[in-house]
Amino acid sequence: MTTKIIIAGPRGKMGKEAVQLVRETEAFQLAAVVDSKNAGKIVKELPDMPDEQAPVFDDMRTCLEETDADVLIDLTTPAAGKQHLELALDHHVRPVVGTTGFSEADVEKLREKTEAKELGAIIAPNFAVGAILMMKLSQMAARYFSDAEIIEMHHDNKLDAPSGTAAKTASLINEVRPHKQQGHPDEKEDLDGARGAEVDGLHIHSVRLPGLVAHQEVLFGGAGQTFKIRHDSMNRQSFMPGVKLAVENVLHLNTLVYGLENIME
Ligand SMILES: NC(=O)C1=CN([C@@H]2O[C@H](COP(=O)(O)OP(=O)(O)OC[C@H]3O[C@@H](n4cnc5c(N)ncnc54)[C@H](O)[C@@H]3O)[C@@H](O)[C@H]2O)C=CC1
Ligand SMILES: O=C(O)C1=N[C@H](C(=O)O)C[C@H](O)C1
Repeated sequence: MTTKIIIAGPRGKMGKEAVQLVRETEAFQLAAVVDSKNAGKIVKELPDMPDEQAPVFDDMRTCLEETDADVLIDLTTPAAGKQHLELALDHHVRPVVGTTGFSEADVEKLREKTEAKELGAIIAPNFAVGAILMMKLSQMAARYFSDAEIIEMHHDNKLDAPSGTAAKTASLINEVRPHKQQGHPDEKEDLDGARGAEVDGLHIHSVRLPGLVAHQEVLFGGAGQTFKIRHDSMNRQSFMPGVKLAVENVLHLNTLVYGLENIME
């Protein structure tokens, strides 16, 4: 069976790789793309795009109304991604969302919607297998080290901070440790933000620099020792096996899955 796919954000850094992935995968077919402009063209008329005939839309609702599709892959911006996901569910198209910047409240609202419609959806803050392992191992380590700080490092075109991966890592760690306000009880910031952002007592530091792609360290500290888990994505191809896995799995789901670790064997 062929899976018919819409890609939102096809000219972006991730979107380009996703177009390539769909073309290379025999069981996948590119049904349409949703770009922020270029409506009425076909994919091959967009700059640096392969010889692909699928139509380009600049409006998700129109695309969903006019396209026979099974899955939407969204790789856009936090604001657009939230709208696209809801519209896809309304049109019975299963979303695979790589776009980050979703709050826990957003995720819960979307979970309710998928359950009401009995339709699968996947929100994956990170598609790279190494990043999933970093998150899972961090949760395991937090059982033994209750003090942790997250340092995420990304390219300077990133819109959201902290990264979706850092937010998800913090929530996985906080699931297994008792509430802990880290640092000295009397500590005070002489410069706002010096201690980073805080999620339930755990601190996240966001670095943005040209030259970086996507990197994260999770530092644990205990009496007389520290322990560090680090993951580096050197390029966006690192995310594509996870995108493929998510598309294959979302077809068999009837609720929202938040995080690829929930569908990895
Ligand atoms: N889950 C994961 O493993 C990964 C997630 N990401 C996330 O994916 C998203 C995209 O990242 P990049 O490709 O690096 O960004 P990018 O800035 O290179 O691409 C975003 C694309 O979305 C398009 N876009 C914006 N609004 C749109 C709309 N309303 N409709 C259609 N297209 C629209 C832009 O024109 C642009 O081409 C970000 O949220 C990022 O955090 C990035 C890498 C890995
Ligand atoms: O914007 C990016 O580049 C990335 N975004 C995701 C995130 O926010 O965690 C995944 C990865 O870190 C790359």
